[in-house]
Amino acid sequence: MREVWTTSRIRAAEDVVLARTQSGALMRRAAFAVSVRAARMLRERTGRVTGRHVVLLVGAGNNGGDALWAGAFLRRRGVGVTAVLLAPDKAHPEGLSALRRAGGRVVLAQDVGDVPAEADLVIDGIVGLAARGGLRPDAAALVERATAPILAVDLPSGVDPDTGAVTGPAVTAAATVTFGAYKPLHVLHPAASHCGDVHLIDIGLRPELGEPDTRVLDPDDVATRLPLPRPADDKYTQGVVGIAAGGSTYPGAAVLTTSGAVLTKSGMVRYAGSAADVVRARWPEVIATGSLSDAGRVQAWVTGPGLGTASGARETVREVLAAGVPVIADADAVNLLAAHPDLWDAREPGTPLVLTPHEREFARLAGDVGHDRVAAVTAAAKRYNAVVLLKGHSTVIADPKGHVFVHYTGRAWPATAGSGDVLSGIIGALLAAGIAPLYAAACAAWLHDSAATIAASGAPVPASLIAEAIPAAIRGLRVSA
Ligand SMILES: NC(=O)C1=CN([C@@H]2O[C@H](COP(=O)(O)OP(=O)(O)OC[C@H]3O[C@@H](n4cnc5c(N)ncnc54)[C@H](OP(=O)(O)O)[C@@H]3O)[C@@H](O)[C@H]2O)[C@@H](O)CC1
Ligand SMILES: Nc1ncnc2c1ncn2[C@@H]1O[C@H](COP(=O)(O)OP(=O)(O)O)[C@@H](O)[C@H]1O
Ligand SMILES: [K+]
Repeated sequence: MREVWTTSRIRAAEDVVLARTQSGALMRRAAFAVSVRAARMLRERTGRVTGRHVVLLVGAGNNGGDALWAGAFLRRRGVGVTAVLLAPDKAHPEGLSALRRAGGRVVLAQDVGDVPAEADLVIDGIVGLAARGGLRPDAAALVERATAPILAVDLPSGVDPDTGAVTGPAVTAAATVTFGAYKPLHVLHPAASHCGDVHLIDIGLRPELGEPDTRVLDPDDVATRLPLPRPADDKYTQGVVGIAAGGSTYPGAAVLTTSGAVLTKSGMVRYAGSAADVVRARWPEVIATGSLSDAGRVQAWVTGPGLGTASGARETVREVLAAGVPVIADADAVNLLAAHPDLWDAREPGTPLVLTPHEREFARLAGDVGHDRVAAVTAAAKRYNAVVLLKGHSTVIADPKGHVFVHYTGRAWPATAGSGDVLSGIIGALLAAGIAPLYAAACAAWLHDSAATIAASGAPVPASLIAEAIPAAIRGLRVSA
């Protein structure tokens, strides 16, 4: 499991560690790691290290200090180093003298000429944890002139460390070396796509950090939670999934949602609704009925995709919420809950609920997401006493206690019509298997994305093929676990 802390928590831990370490030791450790990564990038990209030229972009604080020290270490390996100072009066004094002692060149940003364009590698030490807003114009102009790959120190300058928002010019790095802990920007869209490969360097903060603010599941975490049939199981004991989705207008949504559930786990899937014939034709193993009252017992309900918002749909959502089993409410079920607050009263107290809006559905339910997706989703989860999964290039999942998972892979294959329906079915299957709602939603996001990647294999595919790749995604997880 990858763990993520906000900048205030990281600073607090840094203060504790700084108080018991020799002055400057932490920075030199961080900077040495940057120099090692820089040398590796030079070798990989140009064939050698000695004789190559690195340009440091140096801002007003310790992030610039890291870059200056890294430059000093690179000088010792025979690399030509030029530091470009954006704030000469505030450049880290020890870092600056270390670089000068090692024979590095120092120029002011206004005198920089062609220096950035001549580099084999650029190290971005403009701003780190203290970053606010996009790059300022002088820094942005400098970054624009750099044609070589950029190695970001701690984070690509210009992005917001805690929200991952990019509201102005920002560095796009080939790689990032970060210290002590992952920060939210490393896993949140759009900042995450500015980072390149992220390398975490241990500087001894972990014992002081406490519980993480956000978590990211690894394949192993998903693999150990996925339900597989055990010797004593039969079709009922694994948790029966109920699908109350789609209808005569959108029968495809019924099929796609059912596909997600059928292909995620063994056991039984029931369908209730006016697309019963279409569902039965595609999945003969599904027990399909025309109405909820005929559906029989289930251990979790999936509702919403393709349901519409007419009065019949409202009744379906009401009945499902009252059924006393975990519910995943997607798409039109979210819209109905937003438009008819009385529907919340139908919910059997204490039964788990997972809401899976995309941004527009989220806005209808809880207001604009804004720049801080984690804060918005966490607040909605508390307000509705539900697990909320906000879809998108980074999927954010929160529970009412403030536990947060983020799923980010940098791939966008799931962005196709109907793929959210498949996701709902996967979540329903995991809920019915008894997996805790937060984990059911987070594991489902992972599995869905993995299935999309396998199905796509480099070319766009529709949602039905994403569903068909679910078994391959599960097999892949089990092999890697
Ligand atoms: N503490 C430790 O032990 C360790 C710390 N470490 C390192 O320290 C880093 C944090 O350093 P930090 O706190 O000195 O601030 P930092 O991020 O360098 O900002 C400097 C100044 O930039 C400015 N600025 C703000 N926004 C801007 C923008 N958009 N565009 C341009 N400029 C902008 C603003 O100054 P202003 O101009 O507003 O006065 C701000 O004060 C951390 O990320 C890690 O790399 C490591 O060595 C490990 C050990
Ligand atoms: N740019 C993107 N990158 C990665 N995943 C995306 C992107 N856009 C959407 N997705 C994912 O695709 C799915 C789309 O769901 P949704 O918007 O409900 O579509 P639909 O209603 O057509 O099924 C979600 O799982 C979402 O997280
Ligand atoms: K930086």
